[in-house]
Parts: sequence; structure tokens; C-alpha cells
Amino acid sequence: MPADASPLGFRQTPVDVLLEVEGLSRHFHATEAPAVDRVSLSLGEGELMALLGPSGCGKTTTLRMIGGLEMPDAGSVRLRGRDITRLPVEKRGIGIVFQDYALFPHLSVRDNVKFGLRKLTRAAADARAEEMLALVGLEGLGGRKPHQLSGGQQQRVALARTLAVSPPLVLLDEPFSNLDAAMRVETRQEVRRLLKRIGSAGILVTHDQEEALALADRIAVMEKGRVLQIGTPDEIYRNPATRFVAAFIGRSNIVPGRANGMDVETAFGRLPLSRAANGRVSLAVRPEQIMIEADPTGPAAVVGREFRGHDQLYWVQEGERCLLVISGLGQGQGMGAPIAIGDRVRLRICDCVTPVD
Ligand SMILES: Nc1ncnc2c1ncn2[C@@H]1O[C@H](COP(=O)(O)OP(=O)(O)OP(=O)(O)O)[C@@H](O)[C@H]1O
Repeated sequence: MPADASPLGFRQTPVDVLLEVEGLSRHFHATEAPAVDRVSLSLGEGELMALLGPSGCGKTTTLRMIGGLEMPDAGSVRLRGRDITRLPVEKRGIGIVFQDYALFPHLSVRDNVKFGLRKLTRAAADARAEEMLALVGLEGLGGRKPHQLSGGQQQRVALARTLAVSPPLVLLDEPFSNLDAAMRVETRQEVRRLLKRIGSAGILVTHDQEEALALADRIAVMEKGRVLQIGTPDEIYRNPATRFVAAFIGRSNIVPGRANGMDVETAFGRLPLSRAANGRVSLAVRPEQIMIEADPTGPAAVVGREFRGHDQLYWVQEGERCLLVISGLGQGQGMGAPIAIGDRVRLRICDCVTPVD
């Protein structure tokens, strides 16, 4: 199987390949499953990838092996065609931004940014540091110590320090976890803009699907040390490879069906499939793919409702199944006439559905 192919045949091979990771594995305890199990992925020049998965799935260990902070038991890492699998961290030319920023507390912000620029003349390093501080919106703050800055500002200093040497690749391990929710949203867009502007590729470790969807060009979804699927946020959301991916990225209803090629017979009638399947299948149906209509003779009943302003969530009991439905305003369920708990309804699916096992 090619390095970047999932078991279901998704494949995205970037045009200018920067990084190729092949069969990377790390086993910490002989009696336990490997922390990272034959992970393969490739990254294009300037591309941003998120490693996304639940706690303990091996994201950080994968990132550390790419950065040289951890040695793999098997597999290889190539950067611009050069095998760097066994190179020490300082010889790889890869930038790393740590969760706690790892700034030197006794150095000024400016000297922190200049830290990687020791090969330049003093004047050139000063000029580069000022340029980087301006780029991250911290001009005028170069004389301060890190503790005199907010968490978001310290994060930007760490990024400025890493990007000052224009590394081809920057590794970011949960870089926004110390920031509050509003700051996180603002800072992640900033980070994306900066990486794109400098032209550095990035790999970001996160367990926050919203962060991965908002920031990355492509997402690698991991579970139990393995990569389950690699794709653009759109591909992963619309065409999840497995039930786990469907549940981890956004919300999904799982509905049974009997597939015949590109169609499937379900309790909601015959529906088109997003990829071919045959026989008994489980289908991932996104809550927004289900239309809900008030109908006193309908076969289902609303058992829960949550008003969210721009849309409404309904939990609908139909026979044995409880389905989650999201109904946007303008889909006939305007603010004036919501469907109430206990109302009889009829559900329809008018979209492709995805077989997930
Ligand atoms: N140095 C180590 N020694 C022993 N076990 C380790 C070590 N580092 C990680 N592990 C184990 O390897 C597995 C994967 O850990 P890893 O930190 O890569 O996961 P993660 O997906 O990044 O999790 P989190 O989101 O919680 O940081 C876990 O079971 C962890 O306990």
C-alpha cells in the first residue's frame, strides 16, 4: 500500500513532498500494544497537518519521533529526500514549539527570539528578531521578560523564535492548550497565517477536532497507535473511513442498511452511498443530513430538544432507535414554530450516506 493510502483507498500525495514517514513504530512496554504502530504519512512543502485522536493514541510519540526527541523501533523519516530517522534533534533543522513554550525566563523577549540566530552578525540577528516580533504582532515588547506577557503573547514569542530560522517544518504539540477558549480561536488562526506566510510546513498534535478542522490542510486521525484516515477536513467529515472516525469528527447517527453497490436500502428508503459497499452495513448519517417534519401521523416522536440559536438539536425516537437531528433555521423550523418535545414527526434523509463497517 502506498505510504499515504488508507485501507479504503483515500490517497493524497502532495506535489512537492517535504516529509515522508514510513512504517514508524514505537513499543514502550513489551506486554502492551505499541504506542505507535506502523504510522505512514507524507506532508507537502508548506502544508499543515493535524494529528488528531483521543488521549494516549500515540500522537505525541509520533511527533517526537519525527522531531528526533524519541527514536523509533522501526520505520523511517525522510525530510526532502534525506533519511533523518537516526539524526539527533539539533541536526534535523526542524522547528519545535512545545506546549509550555519553553521560553528562557531570564532572557528578554528579543533575546529569546534571537536564540537560534547565533550564526548571524549581531546587527542581522537584531533586525531579524525585530522583523519576527512585528510579524507576530509584538513590536515594541522585545525588552520585556516572558513573565510580563500574556499566555497568548508568550505563545507568539515561542513561534517567532522557531520561525526566525525559517525551518521547512515546524512541530507543534498541543500549542493552544494553555490558552483560554477565546484566545485559542484567535491564536490558531494567527499560527496558520504565520506558517503560510513564512512557507513552513507544520504538524500539529491535538485532541480537539474543532481545532484540527479549523487549522489543518489535512488531518491524520489516529486511534491506538495507528492512522485510520488521512484527508482534508472536508473529506474526513463527509466520508469518514470508519465508525470511530465518524464518531470522533463531528457527530454521527449509525443506521443499519443493506447495500448493493452505490445504493443502500434503509428504514428511510433507498439512499445513495458515498462509496460502494455490499451486504449488511452500518451507515454514518450526520445529524444535519436528516430532515425533520412535524406530522401528527408520523412514525417518530421528539424526545429531547436543545435550542442553539442558529439551529436546533432534536433527539427523535423512531422504534428502537434514537436519532440526533440538527435542523437549521430556514429548514422550515423557524424560531416561531419549533417542534416541541412529545410532537410526532417524520424523518427523511436526502443525501449520500457513508458505510462505516
Ligand atoms: N516515555 C514513555 N514511556 C512509557 N510509555 C510511554 C512513554 N511515552 C508515551 N508512553 C505511552 O504511549 C502511549 C501513547 O502516548 P502519547 O503521549 O504518544 O499519546 P497522545 O495521543 O499524545 O496522548 P495525549 O493526547 O494524552 O498527550 C500512551 O499509552 C503512553 O502512556
